[in-house]
Amino acid sequence: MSSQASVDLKIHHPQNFRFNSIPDSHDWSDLYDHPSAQPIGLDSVPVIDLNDPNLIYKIRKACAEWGVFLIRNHGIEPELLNRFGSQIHRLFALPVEVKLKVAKTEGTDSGYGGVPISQLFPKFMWYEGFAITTASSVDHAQILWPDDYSSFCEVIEEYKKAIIPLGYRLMHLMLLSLGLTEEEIDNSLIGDSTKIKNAIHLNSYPACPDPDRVVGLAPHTDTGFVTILYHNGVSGLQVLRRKDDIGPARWVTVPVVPNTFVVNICDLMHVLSNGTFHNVVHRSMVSKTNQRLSAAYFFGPQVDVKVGPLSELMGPEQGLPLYRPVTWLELQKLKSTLHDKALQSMKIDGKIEELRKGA
Ligand SMILES: C=C1C[C@]23C[C@H]1CC[C@H]2[C@@]12CCC[C@@](C)(C(=O)O1)[C@H]2[C@@H]3C(=O)O
Ligand SMILES: O=C(O)CCC(=O)C(=O)O
Ligand SMILES: [Fe+2]
Repeated sequence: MSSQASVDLKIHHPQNFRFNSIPDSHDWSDLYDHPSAQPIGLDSVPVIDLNDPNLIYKIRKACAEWGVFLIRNHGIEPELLNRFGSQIHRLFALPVEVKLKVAKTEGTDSGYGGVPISQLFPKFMWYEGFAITTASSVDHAQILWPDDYSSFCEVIEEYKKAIIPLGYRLMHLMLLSLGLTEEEIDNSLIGDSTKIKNAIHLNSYPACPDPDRVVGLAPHTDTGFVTILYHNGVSGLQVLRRKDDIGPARWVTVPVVPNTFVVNICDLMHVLSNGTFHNVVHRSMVSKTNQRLSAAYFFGPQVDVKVGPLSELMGPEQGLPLYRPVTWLELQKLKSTLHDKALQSMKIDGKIEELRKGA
């Protein structure tokens, strides 16, 4: 995040989103086609029970066809999620001047502010966020609540302890579903948990007097392997469904199902699977009456590891790698300039590759 973050914020949150009408700075109606999403129907985001006897098959199908699914029976206690939700609420309910004390600044990737992709769009999103990376959230909590910061820190730690193993478990299931053996998975780049960079983003989308003219979080794909998303039960997340037999490309609302998480397939998982798994384009819409709160856990590779298509998936019958390898950080940088063309720029030209092999 650049210094723009802290500058942006001052314009971004003049009154903690208590506007009676939409200021021009936040009005997307002229440049953004706001096609309404399909009602939830037959064509609905899959819900997967982690105790399902056909789990691997269902995971593979959901990752390939949708790139998004809900998980139930994930093992995380509703009681912890309630406490987590209350702390997220408590954080965003603070006065804006207090939150700005922990604003993201140049060179830091944690704290209060917008998201990196906001720099790619000419309007402000109806959004505020708080990024948690390392121990820094303790420092931030001490500034936000000098007299009672530990309740926030404790819940965040508990949440991390629960969500990190869930990230590993999902990753393991996905690799199994791609046909890797246990041994191949053990030797894969997800092995060393100490080197994984953990990022949790807390998100708030305040209620808005005219939700059709604003955007909570503009359409994007996430860059890591998988994102696990908690939310407070207010609808708003939509995914872009590709054109298929049922119809043309369309936005589909992700249903709110109690005690589930939303799982997104991200860019590097698409690369790792050599294009088999779909990195889903998603966006967040805003409600007229309710504040939407969410928390994204971004599970990605070790920071210094180049990720390319799995060698186990290559072969005379399976085909050639579609992408050249990149690190997570390299891909984030590519996206900050090329946006949705970033993956395209990593494509290996099939002919060049064949020439190389023949040489
Ligand atoms: C660990 C991550 C993942 C990041 C970058 C960094 C911290 C913030 C995350 C997000 C959150 C919002 C969408 C996104 C596209 C964005 O702009 O910031 C995400 C991005 C990514 O998936 O690359
Ligand atoms: O709030 C949501 O539901 C989506 C958040 C998201 O897409 C992100 O943080 O990358
Ligand atoms: Fe996202």
